[in-house]
Amino acid sequence: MKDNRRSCFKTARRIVVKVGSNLLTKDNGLNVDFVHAISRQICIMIDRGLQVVLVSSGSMAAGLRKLGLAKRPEEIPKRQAVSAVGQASLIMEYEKAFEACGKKVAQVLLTSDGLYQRKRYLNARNTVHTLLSWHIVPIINENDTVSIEEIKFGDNDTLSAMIALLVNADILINLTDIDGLYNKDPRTNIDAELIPVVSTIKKDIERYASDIPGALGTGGMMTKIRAARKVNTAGIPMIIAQGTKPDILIRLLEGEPHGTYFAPKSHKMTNRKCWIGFTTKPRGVIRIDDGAAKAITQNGKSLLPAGIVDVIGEFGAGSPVEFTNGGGEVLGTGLVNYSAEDIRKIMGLKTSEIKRKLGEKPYDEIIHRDNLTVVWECD
Ligand SMILES: Nc1ncnc2c1ncn2[C@@H]1O[C@H](COP(=O)(O)OP(=O)(O)O)[C@@H](O)[C@H]1O
Ligand SMILES: N[C@@H](CCC(=O)OP(=O)(O)O)C(=O)O
Repeated sequence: MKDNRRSCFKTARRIVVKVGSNLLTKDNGLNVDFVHAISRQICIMIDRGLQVVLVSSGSMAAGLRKLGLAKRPEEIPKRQAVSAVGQASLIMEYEKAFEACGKKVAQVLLTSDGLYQRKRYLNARNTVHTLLSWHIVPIINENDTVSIEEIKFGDNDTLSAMIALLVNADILINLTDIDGLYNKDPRTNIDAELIPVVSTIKKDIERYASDIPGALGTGGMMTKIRAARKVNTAGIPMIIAQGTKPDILIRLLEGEPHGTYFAPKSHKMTNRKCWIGFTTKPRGVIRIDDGAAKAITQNGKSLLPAGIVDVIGEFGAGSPVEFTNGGGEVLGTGLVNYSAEDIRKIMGLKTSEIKRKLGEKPYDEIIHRDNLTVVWECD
């Protein structure tokens, strides 16, 4: 088991901390004590020379309290209105808490379409880097007030993974109301055991997790594992730990083995490859045969027409597209050189036959290896 978290923390410079709704909620309102406790710990981290980006849920919890509502409204506009009210209270509380240790904060609200396009992605990255260089703590949440289905991250575990990739973090710490990943859902299995280290996220690990969240969370353990898989593939470690443990961030920083540590792949991916693999919104699916799957996932090859067996959806050249194996498992994402219509005409053919079929051959590859990110290796 590769538990090298001690050395990770020793060399870390930039850390993303995510705190979930269950931690930020008390008596159906905002847990002000927790906001202050976590802010104080982040201040200590900054004073020790680290850059910290905070991804904080809790706008809904704070909004409910402010409006005197007992539970989340059913209707989407009302929920969005509650979040709008709550986000203001949440950030005000953080501002007070960080002010107490002499730090400034900035509110960054994102929707996923703000990161899909490369230009907007780079713009978001520059803003966060500027805040960090000014020693200001960026506090990031999904912009729930304007988020409709198509532009939603959906949960802040996913958002925190994208932020860790965006800022090229050294570690992602996901603080929640449980002390890590168990081998079964601990709510329904009293014999569930904590897993201290996950070296590689395989199918069995996903099976441990339930996608049913706690009372106020979104996505449960499942979205946390998917977030870990994204960042680990890109070379970033992730820890899931219980946020209510006193001074948990500082103890982690000092190398104490709390929670579950998800070990990263040994190589760091380039920022562009991370963006292709984990942030773009795929416009379609290309199904490939076993030979192509192996060539791409194990030998770092490009995707050629010969290995393609099916194309699903309509997309233009340059679009992000997922590629799957015969069983439909997503192996990765890449930017295609040809439209769906053209790929259908040339799939299964040799590269030398492209010109005869299409009348031109601008590229040999359907997806060049430089424009392709493998997220799941074939066995
Ligand atoms: N295998 C598992 N190990 C640990 N927790 C699990 C597992 N499966 C489901 N859970 C549940 O996931 C919950 C955390 O997810 P969630 O409610 O979304 O938290 P947050 O609001 O912090 O994002 C825990 O309270 C726990 O009950
Ligand atoms: N953006 C929402 C949080 C959504 C979410 O993912 O919550 P959680 O699973 O608790 O991290 C809010 O601020 O209430």
